[in-house]
Parts: sequence; structure tokens; C-alpha cells
Amino acid sequence: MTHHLTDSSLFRAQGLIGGRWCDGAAGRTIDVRNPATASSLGSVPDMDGTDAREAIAAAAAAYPAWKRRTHADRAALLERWHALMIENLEDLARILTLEQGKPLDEARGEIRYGASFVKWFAEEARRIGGTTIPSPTPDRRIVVLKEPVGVCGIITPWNFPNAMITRKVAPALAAGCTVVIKPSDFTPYSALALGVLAERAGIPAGVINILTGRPEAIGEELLANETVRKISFTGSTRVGSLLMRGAADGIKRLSLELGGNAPFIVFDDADLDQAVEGVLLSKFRNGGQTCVCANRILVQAGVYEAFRDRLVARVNAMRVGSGLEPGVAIGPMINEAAIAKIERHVADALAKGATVASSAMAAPGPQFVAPVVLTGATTDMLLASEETFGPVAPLFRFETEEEAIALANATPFGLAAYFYTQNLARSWRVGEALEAGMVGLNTGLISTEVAPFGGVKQSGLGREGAQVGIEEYLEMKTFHIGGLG
Ligand SMILES: NC(=O)c1ccc[n+]([C@@H]2O[C@H](COP(=O)([O-])OP(=O)(O)OC[C@H]3O[C@@H](n4cnc5c(N)ncnc54)[C@H](O)[C@@H]3O)[C@@H](O)[C@H]2O)c1
Ligand SMILES: O=C[C@H](O)CS(=O)(=O)O
Repeated sequence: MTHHLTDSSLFRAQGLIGGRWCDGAAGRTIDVRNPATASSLGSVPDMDGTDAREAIAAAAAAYPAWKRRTHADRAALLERWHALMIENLEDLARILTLEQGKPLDEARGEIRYGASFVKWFAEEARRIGGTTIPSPTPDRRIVVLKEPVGVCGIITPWNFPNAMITRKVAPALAAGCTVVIKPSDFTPYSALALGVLAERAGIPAGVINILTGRPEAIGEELLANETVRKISFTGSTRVGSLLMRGAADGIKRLSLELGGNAPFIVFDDADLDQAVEGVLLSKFRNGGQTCVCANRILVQAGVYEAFRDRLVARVNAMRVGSGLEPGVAIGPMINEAAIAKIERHVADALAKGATVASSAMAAPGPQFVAPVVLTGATTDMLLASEETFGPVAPLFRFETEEEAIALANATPFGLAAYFYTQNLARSWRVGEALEAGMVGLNTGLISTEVAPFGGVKQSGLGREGAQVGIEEYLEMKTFHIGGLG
């Protein structure tokens, strides 16, 4: 039984092009590691530009028929795909934990969350409409038609290897687009399992194509190939900006879901128990490796010590270990580079005067980082300006509301921001002053398929989920009908 899965055929180790499971043209493979043990889970094809060209051609060949199907027909196929994800939830979650590391319960949550986009956009598929516009002359009618963008390149990160794919692919398919997916080379198996289920759901060959392997050559082809009309990317701001430059020559449409540096503000008038629950959710989900994770925790002077003590008590009780072990709150970090960055941030903070407030906890191996609460954080520290992407909770002290807003907005990023207060007027003032695409007031969880997800400033372009998410995959065609006398 492969990796103790009920259905081992979900663990595929080949790419998917035009309905054919295949190796790469060059015959190379890359190893995929379990981050909890650093041992190999298997290998997948290291595909390149030749494979990418073939996948794009397959997506282009499948496009006319997919676009012509009725919206209800596409919706029914998405509903079936959703049902299969739920039926296979345990296996999908196990694959996710094996390659990504997050605790199994969180992986189950991600599968449900990922599936929710498929259901949501199956429903939205039926509601793609157009508009009619009053004509300036009596002999004309003007209608605006909504049409699919065409073949889309979908590039996704390792931290949410299921949901970041479905949040893009579900609206793309609902709109009538076909896709070439390039998942992270660290977490290809979740993507391939989605491909198996899509095939079982009856989604036609070529509508979903999946390329595994290192990103550069595949990325170059997705950018250069004129058949690809849109790139939808989730990942770092560095790669997002590189793709934006690359997409310029072909004037491709872009959706960019990029990095964040979320402030989490606790005012003197906050409900502290709620604020602690909120920060635990926001800071430590996926071991701190979430784009909307609180990166800077700003606490007003009057409640600083009380908040610190409550947070420290909860953090000291967290268990670190393999995501497959029951009761584990923090799994392994994805790789050595991630751990090195977290350690650099903590060392830099300590050198600049921060103090460790939580108990020293031994990590169970070199792949793990124990959670830590730092007090005395200041704006000259690396963790004030860079995304730490790990279980480090730095507490910054502030005195006034104006100071908190200035600190919160002092970043080129603008994905998520959170704040806790019981004061109504302050709620509106601060909510409106924060420069972020998503703001959580008295909540640390803002991710749901029903609400627009996305950032401002260097955190990205466009929105995913919600009613607006499908617009990212639709073009408007204005149809002028003249001569009606
Ligand atoms: N805003 C959001 O919704 C959101 C969601 C999840 C993650 N993120 C961000 O993603 C980052 C973590 O993910 P990551 O480390 O996988 O990001 P990354 O930018 O390194 O990689 C993302 C994807 O891009 C690919 N890629 C890398 N170089 C490429 C190139 N030259 N051409 C084409 N593709 C290329 C990678 O293989 C991967 O599939 C964090 O910054 C996090 O905040 C943002
Ligand atoms: O990493 C950021 C993702 O968008 C995860 S989630 O949508 O907040 O669950």
C-alpha cells in the first residue's frame, strides 16, 4: 500500500498532458522529500520547455470544445470533481501532509477549503451573465458578452498545495478556460492527485494539464508562448515581479497573489482572550508558513504584559513534530532555506535587543523549528520588514492608535491585516486606515471561498474566490448591433 493510502492510485508520479500520464521529454526526474523526515517520497518528471509546449498545445486543442459546453454542463463536471475530493479527503490529506508537512488535521482542513472553491465556482458557472447597454441611437443595440480568456498558465506554491490550485483552476474551468498547471517542485503529488480525480470526474482530456519539475524552463515557455493568454500565479513577490516582466512582451493577463507582512494589532480595549485565540490562528497556521500569517504583533502598552503572558502560556503548550503524529500543532518547515531564514530573523532580533519570552523548547530534529514569542521587537529588525514564514511571534509595543496605524502600514506589502478592539468608532477608523486587501477585525481567520482574497501594494493584483473570482478568467466583448432601423 503506497504511503498507507486507501487508494494508492491517487499517488501519481507522472505529469499529465492531453489526458496522457507521461514522463518528461528529457527523461530527467527530481526527487520529492518528506519534510518531516528528509527522506524521499519518490520522484516526478523534471519537465522542461518541450513538455510545456506540448501541454499548451493540448490545452489549446481542448479549448474550443470546452468553451462551447453549456455552463450547466461545466458546472456538473466541477460538482463531480468536488464530490470526489470529499470522498477521497483522507488520502488527499495524507498526501498533502507527507509532502508539505502540516499537521494532518490542518491538511484535512485544506482539502475541505480547496474543495469549497470547486463547489463555489461550479455554482458561479451558471451565473456568468452579460449586460445590455442603452444605445445612443435608436437603430443600434449594445450588449456586453462574457467570454473565457483562453489557455491559462497556473503557477502555485508549496504552502497550500491543494487549495492554491483549486482557487485558480475552478474559476478558470467554470469560465470555459483550459489550464496548464505548474505546481511547486516541493509538492507535486497533491496536484497530480487532483488531476487523477479530475479525470475520474469526466473532465475531458487536455482541459487540465500538469507539468512537474523545476520552474525556470516551464515558466519561460508559459510566458513566451502566444497561446497562453493569462498567467495566474501565487507565490513570492520576487517571482511575481519576474513573471510580470516576462508577461509584458505578450501582454498577457495576470493575477498575482504574492507575499505579505501582516500586522496584528491588539488595542488596550481588546478582549484579550479573543485576541490570543486570533493570533494563535493567524500566526501559527501551517507553522507560520501562510501568506496571511501575522508577521508583526503590535500590542498597546496598557495590555502588553497581560497579552504576552497569555500568549506565552499557549505557545509553551504547543507540540512540534511530524504532521502525522496526533496532537502536533507545528509540523516541519518546508526546507533548509526556510529554516535558515527563520533562524536569521531570530538571531538578528536577539542581537538588536529582543528577548525570548516563551520557554526554550527543543525541536525534535533539524527539519523543525520550535515556536517562539519574542518581546521588545523594533522596526530595525529583519522580521519587521521581511516575511518570516515560520512560528516566530514578535511583539512590538505601541502607545497610540496613530502610531499603530503608521507601524502597520510601514511595509511595501498589503495582503492581510488584523486588529482587536471593542470600540466601534475605532473599528471603522482603523479598518479604513489599514493598507491591506483583507482586514480582520476581532478575528484571526479571513480565508473562505465566499469572500474576495488578494492584496494591494506589492502583495499582488486581482482577487480570488467570491463572486469576483471568476471575472479574472473572463474577457468582455462589446457587441454593437447596428442597422436595426
Ligand atoms: N497571496 C497569496 O494568496 C499567497 C498564497 C500562498 C503563498 N504566497 C506566498 O508564496 C510564497 C511562498 O511560496 P513559494 O516559496 O513556493 O514561492 P515561490 O515564488 O518561490 O514559488 C511559487 C511558484 O513559482 C514557481 N517559480 C519559481 N521560480 C519561477 C520562475 N522563474 N518561473 C516560473 N515559475 C517559477 C515555483 O516553482 C512555485 O511553483 C510566500 O511569499 C507566500 O507569502 C502567497
Ligand atoms: O498562504 C496563503 C494562502 O492563501 C492560504 S489561505 O487561503 O489563507 O488558507
